[in-house]
Amino acid sequence: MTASKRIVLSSDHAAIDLRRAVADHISAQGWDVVDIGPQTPESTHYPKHGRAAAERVASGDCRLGIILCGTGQGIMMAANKVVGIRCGVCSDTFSARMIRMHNNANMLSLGARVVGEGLALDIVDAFLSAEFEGGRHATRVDMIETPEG
Ligand SMILES: O=C(CO)[C@H](O)[C@H](O)COP(=O)(O)O
Repeated sequence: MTASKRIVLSSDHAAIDLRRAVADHISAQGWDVVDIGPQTPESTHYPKHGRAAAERVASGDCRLGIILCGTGQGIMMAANKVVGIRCGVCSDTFSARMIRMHNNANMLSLGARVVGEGLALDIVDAFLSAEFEGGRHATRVDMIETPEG
């Protein structure tokens, strides 16, 4: 399996079912899914799960990541604290395409209490099938990574 199809998934307790649906969906498309849990439904703390997934991406172990919590917001905030991570919450397919095409996002966040499974899987497909356009967008993404530049 090539590293380019390796993707990490993580969530908190609010999104375990949707995370598993995403895992099944993208596994069937040939993605090498690294599902780092949690596997049991006890209440847990989204920052540690967001950070753990982000570290897999930042280290290069996984090319992309999908993280989920109730709203997608808290786990996204935690992931974006890791250097090199660009993660956006999406509740629509247009935004999911654009965070790849313009922002070179390497992680997608979903809110399991916001979007239903059908829409969530469409959002995932939009994210995974889009490519970064580079050009003027690369200049701007570089400015995110080095704000003083
Ligand atoms: O969306 C979230 C963070 O942004 C969490 O999933 C949510 O806050 C968890 O809430 P609860 O502990 O009441 O299940």
